[in-house]
This record gives sequence, structure tokens and C-alpha cells, in this order.
Amino acid sequence: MKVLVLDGVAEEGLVPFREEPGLEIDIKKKLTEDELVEIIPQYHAMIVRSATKVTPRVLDHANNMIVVGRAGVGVDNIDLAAATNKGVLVVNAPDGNTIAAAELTMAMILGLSRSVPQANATLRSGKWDKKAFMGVELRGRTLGVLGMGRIGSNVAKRALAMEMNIVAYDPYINEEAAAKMGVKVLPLEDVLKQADFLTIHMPKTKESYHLINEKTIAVMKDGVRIINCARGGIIDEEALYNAIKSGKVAGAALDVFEKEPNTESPLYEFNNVIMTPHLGASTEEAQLNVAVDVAKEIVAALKGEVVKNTVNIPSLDAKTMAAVKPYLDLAGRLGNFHAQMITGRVNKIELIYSGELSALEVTPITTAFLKGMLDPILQENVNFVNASVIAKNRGIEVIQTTAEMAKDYNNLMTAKVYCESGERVLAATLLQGNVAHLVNIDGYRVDVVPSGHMLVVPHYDRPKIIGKVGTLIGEHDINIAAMQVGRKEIGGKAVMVLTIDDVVPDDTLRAIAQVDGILDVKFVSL
Ligand SMILES: NC(=O)C1=CN([C@@H]2O[C@H](COP(=O)(O)OP(=O)(O)OC[C@H]3O[C@@H](n4cnc5c(N)ncnc54)[C@H](O)[C@@H]3O)[C@@H](O)[C@H]2O)C=CC1
Ligand SMILES: O=C(O)C(=O)COP(=O)(O)O
Repeated sequence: MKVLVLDGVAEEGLVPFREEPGLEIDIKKKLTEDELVEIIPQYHAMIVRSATKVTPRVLDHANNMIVVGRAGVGVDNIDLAAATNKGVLVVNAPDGNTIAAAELTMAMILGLSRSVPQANATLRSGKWDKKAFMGVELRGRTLGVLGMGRIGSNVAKRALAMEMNIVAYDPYINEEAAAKMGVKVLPLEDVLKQADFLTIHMPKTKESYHLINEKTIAVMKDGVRIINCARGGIIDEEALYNAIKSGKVAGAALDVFEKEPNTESPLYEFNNVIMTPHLGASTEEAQLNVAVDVAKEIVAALKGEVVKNTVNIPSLDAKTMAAVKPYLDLAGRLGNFHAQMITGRVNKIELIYSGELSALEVTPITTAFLKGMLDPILQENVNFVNASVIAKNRGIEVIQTTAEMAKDYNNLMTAKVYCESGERVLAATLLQGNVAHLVNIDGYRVDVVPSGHMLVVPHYDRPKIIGKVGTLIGEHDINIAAMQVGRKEIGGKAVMVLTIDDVVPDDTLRAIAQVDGILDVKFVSL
């Protein structure tokens, strides 16, 4: 397998790749979209930082791509929807550069409060100008933190050590944990009103795009200083320009810009604006950390193992994964079994998780079912990343419910599939040793290990029928390994499931279907 490494990812961190026999690494610096499109089909994985744009067009050509790794946090340069549709996993390395970004933010806050870069530049130009650089102290001033995640909370921790008051806005955090740290979580407007320094640490999303704009700046204190080491685009740069020009904003420190690289901007006009070229993660430690972390994740993804930091599918912790894993296999088999039993368009899938299963995180199990069912039916590559999206795009309604009790079983997964030809129901359980057992077909009780070749034959419960089916199969020298009959009442309808050692030819299937009393024949191979 081949991995493409771009954007100057730290080579010394790629050790996990070098330890994998058979993995080829290509390290390239800067590629245009056209160049990327041309070479991308040969790669199974790629690593980027923030420079390369992984566009829908690039992904469209990435026919062998399994995983895209981001050596860092922000994935706004990767088209996640296109990756998901293509079945490409996206992983990031969110922990390795937290301290680097938090420390740059502190450097920006201190740089702004004492005009360090400007004073340095003036002195170098031959001027000893003490008067021009009267600073302000941080002690006792209020720092507003927008986004109290990894970086925001590390900035808060450091600013507390400098005796600042901290107020924060983050609608998705635990206020108690923040309060314990000494941070007051407030509505956005209050944070904007109270902050002497305002620092941004949220991702760029539809919600946060241009969050700092003419209106929100108007709410802020006169003389506020604004720091952005998160993402360009969260600040409307034109509004910031106007606010600095008018004196409303006393200074700004920007590491990120709406358009990068950014070497020309009206903001260069102001001496009270400090700008750095997206250096937040640029420390030796951070670059080593993120390269190692993302390389490990990519190796795991290529080997089909559990990946922690997935961005486009929910990631599961090791404990949850261990509990869910046996059911992923069961669900995949059940989905695949269904795919071979149904005819016509699928409209709705209802999955009922009962007994012990109801206490688990069942969404990945649903995904495993969808993958198992859709993969054999569709031309496109269906995997854990795109299975739910594909189902949705095809208008298949997926309902997942749980029930605490599973009659007669410890755990039971029931899958009802509604399609043009009607409704089919399969139910399966995990018995000792995590072996999957199919225990119900369309309301008939059976006990079949869903594996290998099987024949499912609904029929009338009458003498001679089973014998005739056995004879027809025997005539083709196919051995029957196991046989099960499920019936509700004597003489009514029943279902026969034969586990056989070989593929049954189509003409034999037709001959079986013609036996008087046989209602249908399905050959299922897992
Ligand atoms: N300048 C640089 O080189 C670097 C920039 N970053 C950027 O810094 C930002 C923060 O990174 P982390 O702290 O690691 O991420 P994180 O995911 O740990 O924290 C982000 C926080 O923002 C909050 N949030 C999300 N949407 C919000 C909204 N609309 N309003 C308020 N809060 C919101 C989330 O609840 C979360 O607590 C990201 O944009 C990341 O890309 C990260 C590393 C280096
Ligand atoms: O991790 C992040 O989100 C960053 O912004 C770091 O970007 P970089 O890897 O230095 O291009």
C-alpha cells in the first residue's frame, strides 16, 4: 500500500509507517489540485496539514483511498461530505499541538499588551522610541475565551496564572468543569461586553463563520484587543479593519486568515496588528506529536483496526468498541443475509436491539448492518464511513429502537426490511463464544449459524417435500451439512434452512421451486 505525505509533515514522526512491511511512503511538498488529481489514484492513504485542499474533485479521483489523515486539528481544508460519500475515512491528530497553539496565543496576548514585535521592529530601524510603546498589564484584566476546548482551556489556565479574570463562551461544554477551573461560562453577548482581550478557539463552522463581525464588535468594550489563533473566517476581516481604523479595537493578533497564504491585506496598514503565518502548531514537539499520532491512526485504518480519532464517523473508545465488536460481525451477516432474501427496492429498515444489546452504543451496529446489506446490492464501495449516507441518499428510512427484554434470549437483534415485494424479518443472537445464530426467519423459529452456503425454502408442512429437496440437491453431488425446519403449526406453512457444502446451480434452484408445496427458494452465501 502507498501513503502520500504532503505539507511538510515531520518526517521523523513517520516511524509507525517505517515499521510496517510493505508500506511505501511518498513525501511531496506542494502540489496543485491538478497534480494531486493525476497521482491520487495510486494512493491508499494521505497525510496533509492545513495547506493542501482535499477537494471533492481530488476525492473523486481517489479510487483506492482508504484514509486521509490530518496532522493537526482543523479539517476545514478537507471536504468531509465528499470523503464520506466516497467511503474515505478522515482522521486527525487533535491532541499533539494543543500546547503549541495555547503558547502561541499567550505570546500573542503578551505581544499585544506590550507591543513587543512593533518595538523590536522600531529599534531595528534605528529608533529608541520609549514613548510610542506604553503597554497595559494583564493582571486584573478580563480575558474572553470563545471556545473552551483543548486549546481554549489551556489558554485559560495560563491566563489565570497571570491573574487575569476569565469569562468564556462555549455552548457545548460542561460549565461545572469550567467553574472548577475558575472560568465563568456566560452567553456570547456577556463575554463580548466584558472582555478586555478576546481570544478565539473554536472550529470554523457554518455557525462560527464571521462570528466576529460589525454587529458583534459593536457590543465589545472600546479598546478591546482581539486574538485569533483558531481559524481565518471566524473574524470578518473587513469589519475588523473598520473597527481598528475607528479605534474601537485597540489591537489584534492574527495567526490565521480567511485566505491563506496571506501576504497582502489592508490590515498590514496598522501598526497595532500583529500577524504570523499560521504558526500555532509550529513547534518541534507539536509537529513530532501530530505526525506520530496520525501515522499510527493511518496504519490502524489500513489494517482495518479500530481508529480513535475519526472525524467523519463517530469514534468509539476501546471499552465500547470491545463490547460492540462481536455484534458488528453479527449485524454484517444479518444485513448480507437480508440482501440475498429480498427483491425490489428497499424502502425502510427497522432494527430492534433487545436484551443486553439495548444497553450498548448501537449506532455502529446499525452501520454494520447497512454495510452488510448494501455492499452486495450496490455497485459502489460501501463501508463503515459511507453506509448511512448511502442509505439516506437512496431514500431508505432507517429506524433503530431498543427494548430491554429479549424473550428467550440474552441478546437479540431483529432486522425488518420493507421492500417492494413485502416485508422480511430476520433475528439473530450471539450465543456462547460470541457465535452468531440466526433464530428467526419471517416469524419461524430456526437455529442456524449464518455462514457458508445456505438454502432457505419456505414451504407447506407436508410429507415428502423435504425429501424431494434433498434428492434434487443430492443429484448434483452437493452435500447437506445441516438442516432445520421452523414451523408455527402442524400442516401450515414452514421454512426449511439447509446448510450445504457447495453452490447450488440455478437449474437446481428452479427445479426445487417447482416441487409441489414449495413456496420459494433462496440461495444465500455468506
Ligand atoms: N493556529 C494553529 O496553527 C492551530 C489552530 N487550531 C485551531 O484551533 C481551534 C481549536 O482547537 P481545539 O481546542 O483543539 O479544538 P476543540 O475541539 O478541543 O475545542 C473547540 C471548542 O469550540 C467549541 N465550539 C464549537 N463551536 C462553537 C461555537 N459556534 N461557539 C462557541 N464554541 C464553539 C467546542 O464546544 C469546543 O469546546 C480549531 O479551529 C483548530 O483548528 C488548532 C491547532 C493549531
Ligand atoms: O491543527 C490545526 O488545526 C492547525 O491549524 C495547524 O495547522 P498546520 O498543521 O500548522 O498547517
